[in-house]
Amino acid sequence: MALLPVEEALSRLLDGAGALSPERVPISDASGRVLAEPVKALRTQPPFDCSAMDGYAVRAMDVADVPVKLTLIGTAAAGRGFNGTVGEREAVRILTGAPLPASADTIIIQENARRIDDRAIEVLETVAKGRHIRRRALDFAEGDILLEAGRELDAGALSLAASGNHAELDVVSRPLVAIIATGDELLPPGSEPGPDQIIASNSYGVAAVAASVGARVLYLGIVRDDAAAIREKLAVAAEAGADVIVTLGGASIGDHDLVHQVLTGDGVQIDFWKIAMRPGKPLMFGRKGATRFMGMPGNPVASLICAHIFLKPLVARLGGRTVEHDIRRAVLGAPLQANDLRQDYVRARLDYVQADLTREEDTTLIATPFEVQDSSMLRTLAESRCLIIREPFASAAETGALCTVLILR
Ligand SMILES: Nc1nc2c(c(=O)[nH]1)N[C@H]1C(S)=C(S)[C@@H](COP(=O)(O)OP(=O)(O)OC[C@H]3O[C@@H](n4cnc5c(N)ncnc54)[C@H](O)[C@@H]3O)O[C@H]1N2
Ligand code: MOO
Repeated sequence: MALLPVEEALSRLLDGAGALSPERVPISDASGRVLAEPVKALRTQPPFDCSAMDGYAVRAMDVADVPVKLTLIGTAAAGRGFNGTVGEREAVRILTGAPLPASADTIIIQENARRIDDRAIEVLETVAKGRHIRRRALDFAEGDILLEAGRELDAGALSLAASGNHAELDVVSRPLVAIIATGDELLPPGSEPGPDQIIASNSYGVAAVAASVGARVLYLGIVRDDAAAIREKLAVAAEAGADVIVTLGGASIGDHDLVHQVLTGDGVQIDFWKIAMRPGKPLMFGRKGATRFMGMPGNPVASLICAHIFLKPLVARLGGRTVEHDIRRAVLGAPLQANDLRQDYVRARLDYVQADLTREEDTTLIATPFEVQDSSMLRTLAESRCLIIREPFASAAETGALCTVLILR
């Protein structure tokens, strides 16, 4: 049976996936969120010419020849300006951020003046006119576009939005990803497994991949291999408003692999099932209304690689983000056999070798595949720093041959 190529599966899965509706949140809750609308400055910053240093506000013409004695006529502090005007041979004590008093045009930093007493200073060093003054609107002016829609609110963006006087921001809603593990053999971590039981591990890694691109995760635990029980959990996920419902296991063709049957019975339009990928062949994708369903294989490594390759870009799109995998060229640290019809994602170590220590651009990546690639082995996945991507029918490759890697960490 012909299997759907990975690229085509991905493009079908992402088809029509755009940013979810916006919501307004307090700026204190907006860290890491994605702007749904541009942010415009509601004010000008700085709103007035002000001092960039602690010192004295003067007229440049009065300090052209130094030393010179000036009369101290008052103080300007941040939040409390000086109302008078600076006249001939006069100075105002000024602190960083304070508005520049009328007629003053230059700041003498206090290190370059000597305080004679409360009423006078002696300026010791002359300075160019306009020195140490921050002009009105140096940072931005009211009405300026400060941030574009689609910008992730990182530290700089958040402080800028706050400075622009926004207490709330319109951000893209975070996609809700519901995760349902299926299998009679599964118990949650921390249980005492019976002789035929194992611990359900996949939900946590899949959730971590989704959360890394901004998803909210709804853990819906474990359901038995029972159509009614699976149907019930899917209904809980839909009721909660999940944008993406992920099932784990039961995706293959065994007698207990019920997910396809339940989804189609529930009116989910299956877009594809089974793709040319290893691990991850039984991946299933469907839609019902705006809800997307991913039936992931139960093998732990298969589910996590499906999450990286498919769930991550989908969640990113729904959350208004663009995510590019970190794909690089590397050389093989061990040989690989010829590939079959499935695109292979081979777990590998990654070493950075810099032949000439003075030339960082000469760094070579060496990707060494783990010898055993069974898709149940989480330990090698956790130890992997990259996945070597092998095209379908790639011929055997020797140590030292070029390869393509997807960086995991
Ligand atoms: N005759 C065939 N058999 C299988 C095929 C096939 O094409 N023909 N495909 C194989 C491939 S590839 C995979 S991957 C698996 C996936 O099958 P399922 O999605 O139906 O997964 P299960 O049978 O439910 O489980 C597989 C394996 O993974 C363990 N598992 C399941 N869920 C979890 C979980 N949440 N946490 C940890 N481990 C989990 C489960 O105990 C099984 O050992 O099918 C092959 N078979
Ligand atoms: O997806 Mo399965 O893990 O290829 O073995």
